Amino acid sequence: MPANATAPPRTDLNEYEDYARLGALLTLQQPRTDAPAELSFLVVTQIMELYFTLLRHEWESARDVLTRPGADVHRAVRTLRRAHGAQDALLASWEALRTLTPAEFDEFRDAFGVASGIQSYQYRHIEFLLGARHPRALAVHEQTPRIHAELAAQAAAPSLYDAALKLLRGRGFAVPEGLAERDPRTEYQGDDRLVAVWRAVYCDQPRHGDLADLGDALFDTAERHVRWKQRHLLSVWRSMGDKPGSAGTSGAQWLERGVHRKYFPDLWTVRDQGWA
Ligand code: HEM
Ligand SMILES: N[C@@H](CC(=O)c1ccccc1NC=O)C(=O)O
Repeated sequence: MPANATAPPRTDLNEYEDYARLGALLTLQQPRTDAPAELSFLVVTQIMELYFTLLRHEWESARDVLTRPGADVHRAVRTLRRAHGAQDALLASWEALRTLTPAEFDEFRDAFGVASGIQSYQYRHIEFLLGARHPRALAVHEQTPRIHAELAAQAAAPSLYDAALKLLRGRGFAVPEGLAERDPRTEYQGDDRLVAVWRAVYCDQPRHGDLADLGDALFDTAERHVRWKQRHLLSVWRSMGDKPGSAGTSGAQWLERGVHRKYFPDLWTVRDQGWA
């Protein structure tokens, strides 16, 4: 330090702690029991919620980029690819729960009562961005009007795929206006005309390479999400077998119905026949 410099003022906070807001963050890991495995369950839940925050941010940003006139498709694809890294890390987070036995889980399961991941509004928002719009998703939040209202607004906003439909129409593909301007509150079920559009994109990649990249990035996003759901189901089978869930569902059997879902259905259907 130069002789004439004054020493920095003494403070309780170092710069790293300040930037990462550790003062707030590290007060939040408070298990409700003394069960040794509860901290891992709580921390993994919090970590996953943080990744949900990140995915919401990236996917909303990709969607908004795609919706702008003269969309920078490359930028949206880069954003989706960055989010793939977050999805991979989110998936790997299940590893920290891989040894949780039913006996260990039972030691703290009563402590959270009817709390359940089904109430995760960030997860629901993510599903909305992926195009899932099941009315039951909102019904879970009827007792909590603040959450219900926020989710209802998100359920009325376009999904990533809605943005892609608009983009494809803007680029001159035969996307019917009724699809490009559809009401986002209803679930898009897939449409043969869009399957034909994606086939045209994939068949002429020298001309439509950016759109083919977008199709691949969206497919990879969907596939990673399905893998998260599959790992969740395996964790449920491992840690609680086929007992009913804390939210009152049948548990693993209820979750099993959702793990085969094909988000962005046209991108899966176009694979039935493939392309040259
Ligand atoms: C071993 C650990 C876990 C078990 C045994 C478990 C169990 C369950 C069960 C049985 C359900 C069905 C709903 C119910 O009746 O409660 C459920 C739903 C759900 N869980 Fe978990 N869970 C575990 C960990 C996690 C973690 C770490 C997360 C991440 C935040 C999570 C997020 C969710 C979500 C989002 C749902 C709703 C899924 C949907 O609506 O399709 N779960 N969980
Ligand atoms: N549905 C789980 C519990 C559960 O998922 C949960 C409960 C409280 C806090 C976090 C949870 N898990 C994932 O979010 C169960 O039936 O035990």
